[in-house]
Amino acid sequence: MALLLALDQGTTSSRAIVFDDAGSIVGAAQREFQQHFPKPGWVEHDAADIWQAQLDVAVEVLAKLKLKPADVAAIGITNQRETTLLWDRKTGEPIHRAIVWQDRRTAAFCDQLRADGKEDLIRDKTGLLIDPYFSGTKIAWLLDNVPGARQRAEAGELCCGTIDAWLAFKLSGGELHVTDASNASRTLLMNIHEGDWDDELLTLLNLPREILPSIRFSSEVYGEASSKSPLAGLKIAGMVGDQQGALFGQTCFDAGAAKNTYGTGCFMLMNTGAEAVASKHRLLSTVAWKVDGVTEYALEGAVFIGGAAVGWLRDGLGVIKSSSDVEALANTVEDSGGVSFVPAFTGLGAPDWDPYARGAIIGITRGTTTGHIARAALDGVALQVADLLEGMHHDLGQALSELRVDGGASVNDTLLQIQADVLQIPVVRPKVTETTALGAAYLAGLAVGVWPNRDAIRQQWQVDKRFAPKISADEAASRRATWRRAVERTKGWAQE
Ligand SMILES: Nc1ncnc2c1ncn2[C@@H]1O[C@H](COP(=O)(O)OP(=O)(O)O)[C@@H](O)[C@H]1O
Ligand SMILES: O=P(O)(O)OC[C@H](O)CO
Repeated sequence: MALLLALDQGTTSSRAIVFDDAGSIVGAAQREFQQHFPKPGWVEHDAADIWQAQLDVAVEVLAKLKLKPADVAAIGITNQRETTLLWDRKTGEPIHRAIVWQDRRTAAFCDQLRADGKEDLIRDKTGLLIDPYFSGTKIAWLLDNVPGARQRAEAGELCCGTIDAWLAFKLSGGELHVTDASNASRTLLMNIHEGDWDDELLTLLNLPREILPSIRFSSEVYGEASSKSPLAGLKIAGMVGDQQGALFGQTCFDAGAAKNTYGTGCFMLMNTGAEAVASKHRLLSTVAWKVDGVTEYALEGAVFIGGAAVGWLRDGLGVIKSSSDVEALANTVEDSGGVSFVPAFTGLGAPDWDPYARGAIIGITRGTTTGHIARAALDGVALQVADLLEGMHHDLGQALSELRVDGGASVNDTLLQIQADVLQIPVVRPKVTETTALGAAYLAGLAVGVWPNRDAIRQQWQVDKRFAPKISADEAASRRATWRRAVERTKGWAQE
């Protein structure tokens, strides 16, 4: 029996999961790490913390299972996307904390790019919109704001990368400076049709090419863990952005197959095959993966706050002790009692794309309880996802028959029932909800011959539970209309 080690570096925690060749979880370890919010709308991670947490959980899971590195066929890395850092090529020291995907500090720079008429150029080449979400403007901010960074970058002393590149660099003891096509497609710097960094975009953002990693396939042997590492000798054979990883782990291999992941944010991706579909509804066109030299694409809707709304009920409002308590609290009431909760804590992603929107709880009356607010939080997550699916339906000219779901918050049956209700299609949860990690394990396993091809993987996907809509189409439409009224009220709030 072959084993694979997936390193899943998420926004709130680092996980290491060992899978067997049947795609089942053999063991897992997880560690949360600190979030830094230095100013309103800013979000940072300490890259050294991320690396340490990731290494610790990898060592922990192997120890728990009494495995040596030689017992594992390969490592697959999957990661929170867009989050970017710069580090010293020789010492491996980061020059600043990583700027997280949710961070809004480059909103004014994005406004300027838009005012300069760069939207079409960027959309045509990258499949993305102009938004602080993507890495490019974050890198420019680091080069312009960390003393000496630009000179060091131009002298070739610095490496830049998203978290996949950082983990590969650290794991290999500084040997590898690589990223994969799915991660590169989130930077605003890659031409997704040509598969390479784009000089016109680099000039536009004033970024030197030398700092960037080389763009590799999502499934290939890039190198191995350094001889000094506790994982010494383990092959690094898969790299993929976490949302694309989940699409792969859900075995959405054919055009038209889609999934939604409920983690910190919510990300709905639909495989569009060998063609990048240009969205007319403010969705993103992105690389799903590059395997055996072939690039496949996805249409994506990104919602910035999903499970994090529940995290805020726990850490910000203090009305629950752990995220899983939200379900019991939300079930103390029949419905949200007229309350809408728009969790635009870090602006709005698709389809509204407003970095200046901020969260709102609206419709509160004297009868409102914490139960109503918890319920409204779950509604808010599901209603954002409904906005994404509507855009996809319009772009593709056809409706999905069901939606596969996964991620940390997908254990919540109440959330998934609300989701099926507002979507008016069945929502299906697989047995393995750690599909992000599973996708990375699959990609690594394909590279080292654990499976001959995707068909050998396809039949491993199994249903855990199916949620069918329980409300009428009229009621769903009415809930969605109320939701849109609430969303409109949050827009532009933080704009000076
Ligand atoms: N039972 C639950 N109901 C709703 N949300 C939950 C539940 N359990 C966890 N969450 C939320 O899911 C998120 C964690 O999911 P995870 O997939 O680990 O996220 P990430 O990969 O972004 O770190 C957190 O924001 C947490 O608040
Ligand atoms: O950490 P997650 O799982 O919410 O994923 C974050 C996304 O990759 C951001 O684009």
